[in-house]
Amino acid sequence: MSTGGVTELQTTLHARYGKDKVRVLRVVRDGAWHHVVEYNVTALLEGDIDVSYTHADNSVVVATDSIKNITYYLAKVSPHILVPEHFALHLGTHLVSRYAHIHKAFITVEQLRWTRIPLNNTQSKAGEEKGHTHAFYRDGEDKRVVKVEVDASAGKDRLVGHVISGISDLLVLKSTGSSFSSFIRDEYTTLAEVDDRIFSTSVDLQYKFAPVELPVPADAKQIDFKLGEAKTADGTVWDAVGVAERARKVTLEVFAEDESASVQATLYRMAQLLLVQNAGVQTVTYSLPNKHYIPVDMRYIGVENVTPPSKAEVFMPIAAPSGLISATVSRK
Ligand SMILES: O=c1[nH]c(=O)c2[nH]c(=O)[nH]c2[nH]1
Repeated sequence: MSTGGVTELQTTLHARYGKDKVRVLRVVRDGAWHHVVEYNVTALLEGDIDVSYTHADNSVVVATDSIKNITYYLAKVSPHILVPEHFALHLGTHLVSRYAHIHKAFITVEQLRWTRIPLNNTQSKAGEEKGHTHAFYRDGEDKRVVKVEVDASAGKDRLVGHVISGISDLLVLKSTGSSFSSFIRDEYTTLAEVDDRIFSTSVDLQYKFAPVELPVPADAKQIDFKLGEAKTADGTVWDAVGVAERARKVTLEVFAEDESASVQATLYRMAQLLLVQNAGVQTVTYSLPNKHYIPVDMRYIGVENVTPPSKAEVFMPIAAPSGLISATVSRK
């Protein structure tokens, strides 16, 4: 095949490939007490794969179809399936352990909500969870999103996990307890200062853990993977489940309770508290659209709906544009 002079170019290649949007629902049966998780999984590989791009040499290619099959296989056999961080680490570890020339795996797991229907009010054996034994409902479009990199570049027996977890699409609204004033006023300013307004956002949160030292799977099939022993680099035990619960709680609590002077100030309070409550978290990033609701001006018909802002009752939701406020907060 003619390369049309391309071979004369000096090129570097950064290559990564795999399967996207692998959809899986897993049922775990503890007698009559069932658990379900639904995940959208992306699994990408890096390693000595350049020749598949540069020389059409597929001998180094684990087919993306096989990567999909491995995802379903691990969904069946992994003891870590119910916790997205743990499952992502297991899948990544399995991939880099199974293939000598693969040095990094990048796994994203997006978890959709299935919450027990609060009928019957049955309790699990452990007495923690309540609700129906095997019927669930979608109680929100927000997702738990986990991004994991399993890095084997220091050796297959010295695996390191880099984990970023978070929440996306958590839609919230409060009808008071939010103001916005004292901003720059110049020739471009039309916005009125308000001591009371609607505050609504769709929370996108990412929090990064300190790197996790991963245990090497004890068996040839890489299924015996004792994540309970995983430690962060500073020696603290890694607690993905506890952090996830506290992160969601603190986000909702601060949103509800903060007397918000701006989206910026409320965002910073959320991030600060998340860091204070979770020693293993290094950085917190929030991205918060300011979804505007505008009081409808009815003065043309002799009805006051705009002033004072605290008396406004009818609002027009504005789909676009929205503000977009984001920040990453880390420890000193
Ligand atoms: O909380 C806010 N932050 C802003 O930066 C901003 N800008 C704006 O027009 N409204 C708001 N609200």
